[in-house]
Amino acid sequence: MTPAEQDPNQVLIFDTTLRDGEQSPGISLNTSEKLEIAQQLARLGVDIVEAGFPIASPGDFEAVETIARQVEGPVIAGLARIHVGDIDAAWNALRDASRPRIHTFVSTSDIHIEHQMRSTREDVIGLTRAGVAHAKQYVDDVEFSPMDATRSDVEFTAEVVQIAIDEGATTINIPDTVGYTMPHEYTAFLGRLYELAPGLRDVVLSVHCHDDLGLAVANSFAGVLAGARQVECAINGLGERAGNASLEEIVMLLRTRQADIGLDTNAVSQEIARASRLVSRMTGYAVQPNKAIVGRNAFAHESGIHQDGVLKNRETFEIMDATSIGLDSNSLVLGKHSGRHALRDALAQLGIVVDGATLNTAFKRFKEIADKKKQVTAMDLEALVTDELREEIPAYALEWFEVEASSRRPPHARVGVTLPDGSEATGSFTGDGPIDAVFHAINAATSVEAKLRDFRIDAVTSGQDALGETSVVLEVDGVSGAGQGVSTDIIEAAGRAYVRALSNAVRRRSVATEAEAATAAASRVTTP
Ligand SMILES: CC(=O)SCCNC(=O)CCNC(=O)[C@H](O)C(C)(C)COP(=O)(O)OP(=O)(O)OC[C@H]1O[C@@H](n2cnc3c(N)ncnc32)[C@H](O)[C@@H]1OP(=O)(O)O
Ligand SMILES: CC(C)C(=O)C(=O)O
Repeated sequence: MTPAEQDPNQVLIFDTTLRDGEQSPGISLNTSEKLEIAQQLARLGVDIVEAGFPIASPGDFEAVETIARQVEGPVIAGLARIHVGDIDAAWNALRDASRPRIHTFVSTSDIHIEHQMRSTREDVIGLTRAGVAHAKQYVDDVEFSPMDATRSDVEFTAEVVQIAIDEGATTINIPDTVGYTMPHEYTAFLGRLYELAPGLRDVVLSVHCHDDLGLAVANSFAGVLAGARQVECAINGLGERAGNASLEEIVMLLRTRQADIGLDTNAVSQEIARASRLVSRMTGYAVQPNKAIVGRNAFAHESGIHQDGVLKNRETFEIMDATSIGLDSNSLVLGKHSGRHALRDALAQLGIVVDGATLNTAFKRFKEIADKKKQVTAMDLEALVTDELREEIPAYALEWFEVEASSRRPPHARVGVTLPDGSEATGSFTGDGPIDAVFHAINAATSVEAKLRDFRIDAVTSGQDALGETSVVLEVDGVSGAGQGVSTDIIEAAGRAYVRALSNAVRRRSVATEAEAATAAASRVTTP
């Protein structure tokens, strides 16, 4: 996006769920999961998707490359330190995108320059000049971020920013990397930058705020009022440490108060709830019930006076309509007598196109669920699709399980698991609880010593026959993997999530081992 293309009353939404969001401890998404999230971000109408940090790992590179090739609509950005190698990797991953952007960064605070980079301000100036010019050889759309800007000397930051602009940066992002600033201070900092770096008026000013003091959205909003026309944010506020500004809060703040602020975004707000559920499912990060916009309680009214008011006129206690974020999709969609056409049609309404073998897989699973559950809603279908329709075939599959649970003796589980070579192995274990017994029995069957890091269980919808949705994060030899499972039986849902997480961790471990072997082989070749 060049500054000239931008409507001055539109604030661009730069989503960093797949990059900064994935830096949240324990989150590790594989390529097909990232692609699914990126496709939902495109439906949500975000302007820029930061798809990853290509130099960071072969998996990150592959994900950025896949998203660049397959996701149409938003600009696709890749992050790079201000090093030639990082910028080359970013470009190689992005080159097939219709609208690629290289986002490069270097620290400007003295604490980072001295203690992290062990460098000097002069070096940072030289790196910025060379790095932005290098990125600009590849692509017009270059974003530059002076990392830890809000703890940097404003004069020095302005000097670096002006150099980046002179070398061709079209977006300048001023990050509050450690979530330290306050709204009035950020406003003053940005105002001073406008004075000291006149080129800032010719590019898009962006803000990227972290939530360490709970001010990420307030600071981003202060940035917008000070002139920023791009906000970097993440679904459900995910991100390094306490997270980033939450996308849904920024979008709904500008939409709800549009008449007063005079600014808006291109976001299709009706896709927010679905994006939030998808990201929560795939990352295993639950959304707190009282979270603004997407928390379970955000549109719930508990007390009599409020309920009375809402019944008389919704606007007495609601400033937004639940349908404006897409919370009207829980209507009855299908039942046990529905056929393939109806299923395909219902999935298409959710933006999921399936045919052939994939439709058959989905249909088989749908019938299993519909046999146990009278009404299969759009939200159930969404959960089923996340559980079942991944492009990558899991290395392991849970074929069957038996659990003996009693209040008199510890629960015992037996499981049958299909291994990567297609054979079936069985395992058994007596655990602390039925789910613990199943997890350990799966370890025994697969001979993989996985360590459980996180386990979550939720009901997809309300009612006695609600689908149980589980999410597992585990670690195999220090490599983490996440998985989800869905069933009306929570033990089955837990077992399905566990084997998927195990498959992901084992797959990522083998990619990491191959990369290490390739690096070792390359260093043997170059060492005399
Ligand atoms: C604020 C942010 O969110 S920044 C993005 C953070 N994201 C990540 O770090 C993604 C995951 N990171 C990784 O996989 C790894 O850190 C890698 C692959 C990027 C780098 O790995 P390594 O080469 O082993 O370096 P390591 O991570 O130990 O240290 C970081 C190095 O980058 C340097 N560095 C940090 N920021 C920058 C920058 N913007 N420009 C240039 N160099 C930088 C540090 O000084 C350090 O260099 P040194 O090795 O000469 O001391
Ligand atoms: C790379 C930059 C923008 C970042 O993530 C930060 O400073 O927090």
